[in-house]
Amino acid sequence: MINITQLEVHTHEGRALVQPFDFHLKKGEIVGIFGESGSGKTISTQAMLNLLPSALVSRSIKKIVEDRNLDMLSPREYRKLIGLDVGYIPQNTTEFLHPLVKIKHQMLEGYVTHQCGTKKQGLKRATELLELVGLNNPKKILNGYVFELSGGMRQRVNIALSLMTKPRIIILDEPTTALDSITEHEVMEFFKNINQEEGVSLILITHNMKLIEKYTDRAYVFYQGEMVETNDTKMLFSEPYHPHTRALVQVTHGEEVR
Ligand SMILES: Nc1ncnc2c1ncn2[C@@H]1O[C@H](COP(=O)(O)OP(=O)(O)OP(=O)(O)O)[C@@H](O)[C@H]1O
Repeated sequence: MINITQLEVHTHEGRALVQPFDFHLKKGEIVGIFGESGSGKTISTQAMLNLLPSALVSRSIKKIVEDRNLDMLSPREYRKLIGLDVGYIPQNTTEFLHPLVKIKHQMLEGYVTHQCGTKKQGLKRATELLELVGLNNPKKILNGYVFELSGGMRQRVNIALSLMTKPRIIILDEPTTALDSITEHEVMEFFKNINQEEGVSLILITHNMKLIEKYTDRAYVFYQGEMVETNDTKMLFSEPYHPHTRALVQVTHGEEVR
């Protein structure tokens, strides 16, 4: 589904932020991207999908998403591929939703643009998804604005929004940092279900090793702008190779770090 070789990120001035690394994601897999704050998880994932902010640049030898070379697509083909097949649940739920546009228009936008169905069908799907993520007055939410929602509700709306186009890959960037009423466990179980029932692949970006251990099949460990280790999650925890990973595993398992 995703196959990337030697991806690196730097500033326009040439300051390296992420050293070259390889990444792949298979159908139905849950892959973790682990690292402490500032280690490069978010910008690496954004770079994989050409979603970096304009201040940053990436380079790679190969960037294949769903059998397409991302760098060879026209803007229209790119929007179709990324807009339709990839759902992104951002870290910052406040900035992601537009403050001045009604929630329903935001939820319908991608659905209608990518011709997933009519406006009426889109509204039906939006209503169902808002209910699915545990919001009990979907009509009111659809007709309201983001400022009327709490942090937890915004996160639920983001989750519903990311599912509107039935994506095949979902990226969860620290899905549990901005939450109040919604718990870590709830979010992860919800996506685990979607993964198992619909074969959707997940990329989980987190600084919580416990989430990595419990939910992922494979993981990548980032440390100070470098991908220092990758392995099947079981192996990563039973035989960590890099000293940083070893220390993390010990801390996660409540052992003393030597
Ligand atoms: N627009 C930008 N311009 C310059 N540097 C940036 C920019 N965005 C991020 N960086 C730098 O890139 C590095 C990696 O940032 P990134 O957001 O990927 O970290 P992260 O591992 O996701 O951390 P966190 O969990 O805190 O979000 C950091 O040193 C950060 O300061």
